[in-house]
Amino acid sequence: MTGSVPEPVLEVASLVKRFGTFTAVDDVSFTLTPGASLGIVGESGSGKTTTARVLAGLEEPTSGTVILAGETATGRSRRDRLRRARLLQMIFQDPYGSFDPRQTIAESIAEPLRLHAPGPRKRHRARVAELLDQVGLSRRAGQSPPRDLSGGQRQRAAIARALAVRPRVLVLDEAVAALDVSIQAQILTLLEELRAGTGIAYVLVSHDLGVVRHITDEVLVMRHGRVVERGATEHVLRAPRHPYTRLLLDSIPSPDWDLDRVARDRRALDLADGQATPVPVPAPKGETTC
Ligand SMILES: Nc1ncnc2c1ncn2[C@@H]1O[C@H](COP(=O)(O)OP(=O)(O)OP(=O)(O)O)[C@@H](O)[C@H]1O
Repeated sequence: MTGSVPEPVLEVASLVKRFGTFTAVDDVSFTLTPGASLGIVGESGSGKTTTARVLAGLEEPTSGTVILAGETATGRSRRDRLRRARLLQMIFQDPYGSFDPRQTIAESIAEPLRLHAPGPRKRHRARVAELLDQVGLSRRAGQSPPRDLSGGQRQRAAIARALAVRPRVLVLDEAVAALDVSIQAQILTLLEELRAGTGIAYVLVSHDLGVVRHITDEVLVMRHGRVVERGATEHVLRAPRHPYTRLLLDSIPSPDWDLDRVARDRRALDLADGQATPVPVPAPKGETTC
């Protein structure tokens, strides 16, 4: 390895996840270097979330490897899970359920510190104050229960809690999908600042190509569990090579939106991989089909 090429922080090779006989993730591979940002896009059911959940250890892979900071990261022991959580954190679309309603936001943010970095309360309090500041939350917000925060504030709090133990990778699963567009922009800007300031790497799962364009350098396009296209985000979104990527782009509402064409292209794609039955050609008038 040459000195100029950074060691990958995350290496995923030939990842497969099956649920019974159904293959949700089919031979997915990628690497992530420190400070990189990788988008995973695709329609609902394409396997994005399952991939993310395997990375975070919430699902066990059927086969394949996940190497995090040089070590295999699919073990189930307590030690393995703690190590993984220290290195990789995940943020979900609506973090509300992951906060204990009886705790203040500051107490929730301090929780991973107690688990991963035992030390005096004073040091934890100082770190929590630093984190609140880093994500743009006031001390007052820190003293509130989660129900008193807006969606955007809660997502900031979830980011603060995820950053508490200084992980190397943040997996964001539709993390801004539930927010208003203006709040989305604020959170995306915050994520960009944090990445620049800390060198953390992102895996960003999203069905929103605008979000992916804004915040990722590279992108994987998934369909039926497989990666159908990959490359520099700007390039893939400007000059897509795979018909499915083109379809995703054509599906974004725009003033010259051609819904008929989108429907035709989807049908052609589905027919090409056996997901649809041919539309019967209507019989000319006067003829019967039986
Ligand atoms: N625990 C499970 N048991 C059975 N099937 C599952 C399970 N989790 C996911 N799947 C299936 O795997 C496929 C991929 O799901 P996944 O959630 O990864 O897709 P996605 O691209 O993230 O879609 P969405 O954006 O809707 O979450 C879907 O067909 C889903 O029904």
